[in-house]
Amino acid sequence: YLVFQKTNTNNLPPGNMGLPYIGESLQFLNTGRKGHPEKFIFDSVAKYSSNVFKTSILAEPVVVVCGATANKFLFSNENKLVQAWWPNSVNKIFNSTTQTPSKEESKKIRKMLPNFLKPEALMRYIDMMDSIAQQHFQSGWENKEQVTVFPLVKRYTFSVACKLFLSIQDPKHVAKFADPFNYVTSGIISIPINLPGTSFNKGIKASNQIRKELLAIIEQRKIDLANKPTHDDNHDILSHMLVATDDNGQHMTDLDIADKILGLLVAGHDTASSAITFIIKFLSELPHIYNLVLKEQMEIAKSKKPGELLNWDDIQKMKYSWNVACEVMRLAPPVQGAFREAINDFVFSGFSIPKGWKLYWSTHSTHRNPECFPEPEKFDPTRFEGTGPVPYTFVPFGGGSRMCPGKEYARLVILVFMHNVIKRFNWEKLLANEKIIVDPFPIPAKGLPVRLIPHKA
Ligand code: HEM
Repeated sequence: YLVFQKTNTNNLPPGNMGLPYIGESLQFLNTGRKGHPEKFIFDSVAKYSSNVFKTSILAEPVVVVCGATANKFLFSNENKLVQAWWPNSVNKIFNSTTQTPSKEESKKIRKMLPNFLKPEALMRYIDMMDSIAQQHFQSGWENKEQVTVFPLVKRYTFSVACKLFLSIQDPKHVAKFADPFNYVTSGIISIPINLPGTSFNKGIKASNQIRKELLAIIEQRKIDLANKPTHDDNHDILSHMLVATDDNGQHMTDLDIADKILGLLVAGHDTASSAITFIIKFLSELPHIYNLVLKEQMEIAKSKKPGELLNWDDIQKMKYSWNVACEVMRLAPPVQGAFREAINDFVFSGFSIPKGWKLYWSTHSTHRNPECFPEPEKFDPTRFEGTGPVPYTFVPFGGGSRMCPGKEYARLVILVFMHNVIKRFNWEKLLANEKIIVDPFPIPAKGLPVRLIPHKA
């Protein structure tokens, strides 16, 4: 027994715990802010000649695990060996009642979301997404020579989320509500030091402002529900949350609902905006791919009657476009990776992982690995044809029981946008080598300004 204990503690993965408290957080965050979030991980893998290494980030001991085997191990041991864990910065920004463990939080939201986010439910919203996209293009793109893509795309994804989650569609209300979200995003993965001026501090302030606005919306909705129980808005996520009960028959509190919707609005619009912005970027760099997407989308556009909105069948025809979107998310994954917590001592890949330590899996560790994707730097949407990539190698949405519940929603928002942009325009980047910043989602530093070239009538 003693021998086992000794081996156990001696057998931690190789790695460097860095400075007290700060650990290697700065290396971890700064490579992202410099546009190469994978660098810290790839450098460490090379330095220790190991796909598993220990470090300390965001004030926690963390074991970073790389590769398809590691992904499979984490994704299939959910609630057996590992469980949900988010850094303190995430918990403080998203939970006003910080005492609830994230596992319980995640279960609650997991139970509620499928009703909304399953394909059968989302089918009903495709025409609504298309009509929001059309208004968006009329007001933000048409008759403009140049646009800055990222802020515009954010306006589109945020408008869709506001309509679907909260039935808010007045553009003025949407715009006012959108501003503080920019601060929440960079506060999410930050060093949790709450001093004036830090990203974390700005994130907390912004999240409080949004929560206040959400509480006002909830209050109003309760009044509306009492007055008009059969109103149209009763189909949105807010109404579902107001009537949902847990196993003990308890309703969610208003604050709980505000927290959940805040989380969904961030998870649901910043990630998709990053993906769409990179789709626009790659398509401007790859004219042959642009032409193939154009062909697919124009066939769909031509099959529609004037004024007819997109429907589920049209989305199913967008196969090549989705392969392009997947290839973009392979090379520029919106989410860099996610954390877990070891709920028991266990051994992975010959190394001991102590109970309570955190683990981190990274999308890049497989997405850019030549063993998983030959010639990984090459943009090639045909990788997704046929049976597609080997399981656990293409993981922009994670995997297993914690796979992103918004995956199908994201697919629809992205495809509806691709249809609307490509049937109107071609475009050229205005900056040749625009820097990329990852904080925590990747975006071009200047928002991707492009010159628009409308198709000839
Ligand atoms: C391109 C868009 C998106 C990408 C790449 C993405 C990716 C991810 C990833 C990698 C995770 C973490 C999985 C893990 O912990 O292992 C996640 C979790 C999550 N996503 Fe998404 N996501 C996207 C869009 C959305 C949308 C549109 C929604 C909501 C409508 C959403 C809601 C969530 C939620 C609630 C979780 C937490 C699930 C849990 O803790 O069990 N995501 N997403």
